[in-house]
Amino acid sequence: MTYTVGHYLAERLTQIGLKHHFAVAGDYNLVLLDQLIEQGGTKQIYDCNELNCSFAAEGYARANGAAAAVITFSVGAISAMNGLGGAYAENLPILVISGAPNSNDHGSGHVLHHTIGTTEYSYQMEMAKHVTCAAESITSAETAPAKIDHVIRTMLREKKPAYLEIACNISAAPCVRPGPVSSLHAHPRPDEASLKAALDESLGFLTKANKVAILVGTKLRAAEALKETIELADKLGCPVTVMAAAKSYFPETHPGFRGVYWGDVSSPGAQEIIEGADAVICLAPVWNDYSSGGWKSIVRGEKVLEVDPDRVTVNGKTFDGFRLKEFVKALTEKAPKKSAALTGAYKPVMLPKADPAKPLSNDEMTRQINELVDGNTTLFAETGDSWFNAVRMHLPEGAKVETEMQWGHIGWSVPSMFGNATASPERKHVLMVGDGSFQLTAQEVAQMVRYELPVIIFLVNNHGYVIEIAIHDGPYNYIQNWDYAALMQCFNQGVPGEESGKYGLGLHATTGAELAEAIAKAKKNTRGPTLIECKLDRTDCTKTLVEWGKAVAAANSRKPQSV
Ligand SMILES: C/C(NCc1cnc(C)nc1N)=C(/S)[C@H](O)COP(=O)(O)OP(=O)(O)O
Repeated sequence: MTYTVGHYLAERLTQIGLKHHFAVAGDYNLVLLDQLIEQGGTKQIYDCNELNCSFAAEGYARANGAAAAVITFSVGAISAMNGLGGAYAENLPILVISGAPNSNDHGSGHVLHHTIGTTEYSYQMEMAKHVTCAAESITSAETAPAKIDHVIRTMLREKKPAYLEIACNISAAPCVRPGPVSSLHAHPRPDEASLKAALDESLGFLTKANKVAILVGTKLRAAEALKETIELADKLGCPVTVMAAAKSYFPETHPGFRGVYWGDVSSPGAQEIIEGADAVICLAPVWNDYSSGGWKSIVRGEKVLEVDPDRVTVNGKTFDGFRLKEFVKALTEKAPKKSAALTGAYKPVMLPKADPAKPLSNDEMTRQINELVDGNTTLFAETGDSWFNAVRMHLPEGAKVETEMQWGHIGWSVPSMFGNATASPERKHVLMVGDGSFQLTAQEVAQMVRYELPVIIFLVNNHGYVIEIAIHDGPYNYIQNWDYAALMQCFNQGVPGEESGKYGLGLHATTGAELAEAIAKAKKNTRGPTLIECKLDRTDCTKTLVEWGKAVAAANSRKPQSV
């Protein structure tokens, strides 16, 4: 068998730990898809469309560390751009690979199908460059290895997405074989002088402080320092809170854990700890309009030691040339005990059990879902009140929560969980998604039926865009109602003559008792997804959503600055 450009790419993807890649066929990528199958290192998983394909890769990367999606030129790739944007916003290294025009067509004056009808095809690469850390176009086998290695090495180092387009007549062209994967993982050595200076300044800052606290931020997982943060918290003995987008990045069973800090909508006690501290170690925070509650709560300034993925800022000075993980490890070695702010015990909010015969409430639904979450569960929370329901849950050791609080593309969670469950079949997957979000990517549930993924989907049917209603209401926030549970019947058709792809289960829950019964059935459905349609009153949402929504609406409606 001739070793080809496609085999080289497939071998590199296998070497960096992928066991699957996602794809939607198109005539520009069919030969490439053959090469990936032929090399056999990663299983080819199909999606209903390229938006879902790119989000499935994003979800796979959340579990696996990296991922790849293969789509066709222009009509496929431009849909996948949304997944690239989301992966960029959420710091996830996915590689989107687009089939591309025949290398002979460039400069030929040919008008090609699937393009915008011009004779120039570089617009796609130009678009991709804005939402990736590296982007390359392969039109010859000779340059393919260097370009493939460049995009993979960069995405792994930056924890950002990358883009590759391969001319359809080059995928099967003969190619040299790759060397060891270690060259793709190399990180620059830390600058010792800068690291020491940052450490000395930070130790001086902490030694003078009395009430010290840690705030775990959005990018800490991408900085690969979750374990190191636990060690720092153990050494300092101080309280630890997490930002909403970092929920589950720090174990909630740890003696220092004190809830979620989200300004005025923080967990009980968390706001007092952070805003009452005289030294806050902020680890990889992202302060945007949502995380700051409409710019009202940003933890920054002279009482803050801010540790970003590649920079430390403290006492009015800033230091770089090392990675967050290296700094946190060095700080832990010399950090003093600072437990003055750790008072009392953490009291998670316990929701009372509702009367099972009463109409289902948001609180009762959240309580029952929280009970379902164990140490082997990955809980996906879609944009909407699902965020606030996930944030108020209390997690057992090992539970993970996945959100997309920076990009916030509604519907992301369905394909992303599909990808995550594909990457981590040993874990249990639970999704909370609103009816509005679900309508954007619902068809990907059919792929969960096809691949027999035993995930549980809580479809929150509250008849509209409730988070938008809280921010700014209007006729545009109301949607067509579906019988969401009935979709499973539609998706269960399977493949004629084949046994697989028929085990989706759709259930309705209008009371606490019906929800409990549905969850019991979902636990027994091991050969396919279970979608439980939870009927809630439109006004039944978390108080935190309403309060936060008002703050965000106020931020959105700021008057233009008068010049
Ligand atoms: C319409 C929109 N955001 C605007 C929006 C529109 N289009 C895309 C792709 N992404 C977005 N975030 C949002 S958050 C809806 O409230 C989601 O509704 P739903 O899923 O039903 O959840 P809630 O009822 O809990 O709000």
